Amino acid sequence: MFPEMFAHYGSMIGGLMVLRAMVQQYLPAQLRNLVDRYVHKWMSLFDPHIQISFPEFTGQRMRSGEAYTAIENYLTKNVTSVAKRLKADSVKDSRSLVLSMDDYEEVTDEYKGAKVRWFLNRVSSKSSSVSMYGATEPPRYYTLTFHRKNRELIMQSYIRHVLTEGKAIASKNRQRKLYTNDALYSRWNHVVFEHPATFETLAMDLDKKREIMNDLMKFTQRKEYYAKIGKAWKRGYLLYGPPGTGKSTMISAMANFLNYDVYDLELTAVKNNTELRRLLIETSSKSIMVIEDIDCSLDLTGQRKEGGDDGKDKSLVKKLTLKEKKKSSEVTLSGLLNFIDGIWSACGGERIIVFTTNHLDKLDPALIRRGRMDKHIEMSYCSYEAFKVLARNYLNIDDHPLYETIGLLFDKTNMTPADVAENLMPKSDDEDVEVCLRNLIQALEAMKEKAKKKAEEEAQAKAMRERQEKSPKWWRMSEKWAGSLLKKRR
Ligand SMILES: Nc1ncnc2c1ncn2[C@@H]1O[C@H](COP(=O)(O)OP(=O)(O)OP(=O)(O)O)[C@@H](O)[C@H]1O
Ligand SMILES: [Mg+2]
Repeated sequence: MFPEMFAHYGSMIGGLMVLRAMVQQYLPAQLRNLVDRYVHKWMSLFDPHIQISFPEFTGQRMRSGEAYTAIENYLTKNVTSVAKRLKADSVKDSRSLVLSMDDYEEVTDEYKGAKVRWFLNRVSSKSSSVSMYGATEPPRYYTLTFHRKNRELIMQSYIRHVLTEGKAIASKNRQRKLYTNDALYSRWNHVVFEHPATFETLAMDLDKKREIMNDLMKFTQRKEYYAKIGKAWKRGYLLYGPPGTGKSTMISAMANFLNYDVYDLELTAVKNNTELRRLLIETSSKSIMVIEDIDCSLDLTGQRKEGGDDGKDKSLVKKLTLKEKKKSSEVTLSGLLNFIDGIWSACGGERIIVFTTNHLDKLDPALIRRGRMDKHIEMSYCSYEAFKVLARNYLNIDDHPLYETIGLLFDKTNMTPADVAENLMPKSDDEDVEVCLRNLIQALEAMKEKAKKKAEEEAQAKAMRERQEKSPKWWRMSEKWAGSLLKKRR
């Protein structure tokens, strides 16, 4: 019974809606409102259907409607195949066309036996509210129409299903972005994030890598847990280690693994805490906030101010000259800690914060305590295991007769993965796998030799110091005097 009724009413109401849209285009405003009112009255008199609108833009700042975008994705995937008029919206990854429903097009969907209709409409171009949007074209809105007997099913279950599926499609398809903050206007600029690093290509201890991947995965699945304990859904990672050990590469691998955007925050370009706060609020969820070389970004090593706010005032006592103070950014440790503690991240949902440093010992312990930086990850020199990953990346090999020699050398040297990678990279077309591996062996042996020499020199210097400490005072004095006399003569 219902489908026929639906079809009957559908054609009638659909006809009225199209008539209304057409009439709105040509009639003067007063007449348009009148016609609109009567058409609406007629429709509600005969129509057993309920209608819900989902506008393209919402709120005072006319932000893109979250529900609208999710519906668009859902319809594009699920019912666009039955639509007769499509529009090619954009080009994804510069490769494929993304097709979606065209304006004033209608499609039907079915959910647990209930039929619904989706109609894509535009706000009347002559309506005064259009100018508010600042767009050249009037904004669109979807209307969902369904029979009132399915009210509960649609409102409580179908809409949720559409939004969830639409959001999942969006997160799978979206192009990820790398944001950087602009010093002049203090806002985010972005480019498409296309860093190829993955955990597979990351050279590091296998167990450690697996542990980090599990940690990240667990974090993304713990929405309810964070809500239950009343904490912002965020996790802080501190990556530390010498230059060239893969800290920045690890961040890209994390972003690719989680499908997150990256916000690379340059703290020295932020003038004050107000700007910092604004930047942080403007970041979206499902993102990694990166603050590289934290020890160089701010003087984070200073002591806290005494007293005031029972020690909660974490302003930094910077040990800078007046001139330096003026020049430096006013962003304080207090501003940063507030953010890390969740005040600002609470408004953005699921986020990861990564700090990197070459000098763990230079950081204020308050900044890196667990809870702020939940996981400390040491990125260190290349091991034999890590070398094998790099050899696979750069030379496409899993084994070689020279591996044994290389393995022994890695036990006795501290070479960074960046240097290993540099040695493995063929410098010309005629450099084959063997040449590259021999280059690496040569570099490792030179490094081993250098380290041996340095150790010998240090041992000599130590022995001399000990000998001096053991000798009587008059002897040390005369040795010092002879040394200075020799210097003068030279
Ligand atoms: N663990 C690693 N796995 C794979 N490649 C690596 C690794 N470490 C370094 N590399 C290579 O070396 C280059 C430099 O590494 P990266 O920039 O990640 O080092 P970093 O630890 O961030 O150094 P810095 O402290 O100077 O910022 C990378 O582009 C990458 O090619
Ligand atoms: Mg780096």
